[in-house]
Amino acid sequence: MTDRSARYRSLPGFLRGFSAGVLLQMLLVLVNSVLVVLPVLVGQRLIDDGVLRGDIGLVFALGGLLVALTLVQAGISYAENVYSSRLGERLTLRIRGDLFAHLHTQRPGFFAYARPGAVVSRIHGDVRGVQQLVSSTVPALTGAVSTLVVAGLGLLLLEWRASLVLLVLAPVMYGLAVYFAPRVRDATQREMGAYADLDTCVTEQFSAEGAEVVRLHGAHDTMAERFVATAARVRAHALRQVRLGAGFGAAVSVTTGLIGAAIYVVGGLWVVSETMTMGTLVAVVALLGRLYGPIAMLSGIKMELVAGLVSFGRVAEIMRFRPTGSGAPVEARPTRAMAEPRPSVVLNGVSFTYPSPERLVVPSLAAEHDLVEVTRGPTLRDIDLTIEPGTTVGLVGRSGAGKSTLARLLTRTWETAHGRVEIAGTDIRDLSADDLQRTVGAVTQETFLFNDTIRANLLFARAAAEEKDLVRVCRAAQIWEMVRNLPDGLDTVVGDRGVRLSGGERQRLALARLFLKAPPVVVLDEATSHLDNETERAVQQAMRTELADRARLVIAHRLATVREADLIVVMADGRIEERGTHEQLMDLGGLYSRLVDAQGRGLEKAGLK
Ligand SMILES: Nc1ncnc2c1ncn2[C@@H]1O[C@H](COP(=O)(O)OP(=O)(O)OP(=O)(O)O)[C@@H](O)[C@H]1O
Repeated sequence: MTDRSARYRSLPGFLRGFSAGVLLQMLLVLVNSVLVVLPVLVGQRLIDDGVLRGDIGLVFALGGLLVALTLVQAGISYAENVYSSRLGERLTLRIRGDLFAHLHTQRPGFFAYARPGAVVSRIHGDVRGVQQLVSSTVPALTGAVSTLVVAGLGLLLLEWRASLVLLVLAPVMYGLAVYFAPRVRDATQREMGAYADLDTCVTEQFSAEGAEVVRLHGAHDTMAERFVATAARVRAHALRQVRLGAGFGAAVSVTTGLIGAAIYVVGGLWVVSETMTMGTLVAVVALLGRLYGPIAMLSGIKMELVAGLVSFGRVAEIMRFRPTGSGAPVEARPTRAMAEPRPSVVLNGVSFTYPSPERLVVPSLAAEHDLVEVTRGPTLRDIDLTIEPGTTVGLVGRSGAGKSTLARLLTRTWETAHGRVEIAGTDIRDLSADDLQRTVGAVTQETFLFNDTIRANLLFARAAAEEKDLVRVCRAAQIWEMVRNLPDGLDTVVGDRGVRLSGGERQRLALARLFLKAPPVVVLDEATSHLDNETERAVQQAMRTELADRARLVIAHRLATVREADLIVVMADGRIEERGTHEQLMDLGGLYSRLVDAQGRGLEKAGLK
C-alpha cells in the first residue's frame, strides 16, 4: 500500500494529517456553544434579581453583558464558519489530488470496466460529501454535544425537575433517528448510483464518436428514452430522500411541540405554587429551546454523518483498491535499471488469460452486467518469440487471434505470470515504470490525441524537442505538408480526441510522436491501417531510417504491410501457427498463403489489383 493509499484506511486516520486545523475548529465550536447558553443564565438573573426586585442598575448592567455576549458569540460563530469552510476546501483539494494521482496508477484493465460517469461522480460528488462531513457535519455534531452538555448542566442547576424532560426527549429523538437513518442512507446510495449512470450516458453520447454512432443508427429516440429512464430513477431516489427528511422534520416538531406545551403547563403550576421563580421558568423554557436544536441535530446528524461516511467510504474504496491476479502491478519486486541501449525482446513460453473484471476494478465503478462471472479460456498459449534490435517482426492472423493482446504484453498493459517477457534479458515486470516508458513505444489503430495543439500532442513524447525536430518527424510521418498548410500550423488545436483530423492524419501524427520518442522497442498495432498504399510505403521507408536499429513488432491485416519483415509470425487461436519470411511462408502453403490468396482475390474483385 502506498503512503497515499494508507491515508485512507479510516476517517480519523485521514484527518490526522489535518489535526492542528481540526483542533482549532473544535475549540471554536466549543467556545461558541458555551456562549450560546450563557445569555440564558444571565437572563434568569436579570429577571429574578433585577426586574422582580426593582434593581434597575442590575437590569442595565446585565443587559449590557447580554449585548457583549451576543457580539462575542457572533464573532466566534463567524470565525468558526469561515475556518471550517477553509478546512473543508483544503481537505477537498487533498482528496481530489490523491484520487487523480491514484487513478493514474491503475492498470488499463481498470479503465476497461470503470464507467467514466462513476469515476467523475466520485471525484465531484463524493469528495464534496466528505467536505460537507468535515466542514459542516462534524462541527455541528461537536457543537450539538457541547451545547447539550452545557445547557443540560444549566437546566440541572436551575431546576432539576425540569431536566427530567430530557429522559423523555432523548429516547424519542433517538428512536426517530434509528428509524430514518438507514432509509436515508439507502436512498442516498441509490441516488448516487443513478447519477453515475446518468453521467456515463452523457459523457459517452456527447463525445464526438458516441454522438456520431447515435446519429448514424438513428438511435436518438432510444437513447433519449434510456436517458429519461435513468433521470427518472434519480428523481425517484431524490424524492424519497426529501420525503424521509420531511417526515423526520415533522416528527421532531411534533415531539418538541408536545414537550414545550407540557413544560409551560407544569412550570406554570410550579410558579403558581411558588416552588419555582418566574426567572427560572423563563430560563428553563429558553434552555429547552436551546436543547431542542442540538437533540434534533444529534438524531438528524446521524443521517448526515452516515451520508458523509458513505462518501468517504466510496473515496477510500478507490484509494485502497489493489488489483489482483494478472492485472496487478508487481511493485514488491525490485526494479532493475535498463542499461542496454538497443535491447532485444524475448517471449518465453508466454500464456495469458484476461482476468475477470472484479479483479481489475472497484466493483461499484463497473456496470452490473460486467460483474457477472465468466470463465475465460487463455487468449495466448505458449508463445516463444524473439525480436532482435534492427529487425522487424510482422504479426498476422485472423481477427481475434490474439495479436493485440500479445502487443499489450510488451507495453505491460497486461502482465502474465505464465512465462516470461524479457527486454534485454530482464523480466519486463522488474523494469521500473520510467524505464519501461522510455524503452517501449507503441502506436495503435485507435489514436488518442488530447484536445490541444498539434505541437503539444507531439511534445508529449519529448518535452524538450526543438522546432526542427518536430518538422523532421512530421516530414517522416508524411504529415508535414498538411500541418504546414493549416492556418495555425503546429499550433492548430485538434479537437476532442483529435476529432478535427481525419483517421489517417491522426495516425500519422501518432507516428510522428513515436519517431520523436524513437524508443528502442517499437510496437505498431495496425498503426498505418488508415493510410493509402502510397503514403504507407513512404511512412515505412521513413520508419527504416527513423527507427533503424530498433526492435520492431508490426501487426497488420493488410499483409503487404509486413511483406518485407525479417520474420512473419502467423497467429491462430492464441498460438503461433507458422513463422518465416514471406517467401518461406508462401512456399509452405499454409495459413499465411491462404490469407495472402484471400486478400489478393479481394483486391482483384475490387479492381485494385
Ligand atoms: N480487455 C479484454 N477483456 C477480455 N477479453 C478481451 C479483452 N481484449 C480482447 N479480448 C479478447 O481476446 C481475444 C484476442 O483479442 P485481440 O485483440 O488480441 O485479437 P487480435 O488478433 O488483435 O484481433 P484484431 O485483428 O481484430 O484486432 C478476443 O477474443 C477478444 O475478444
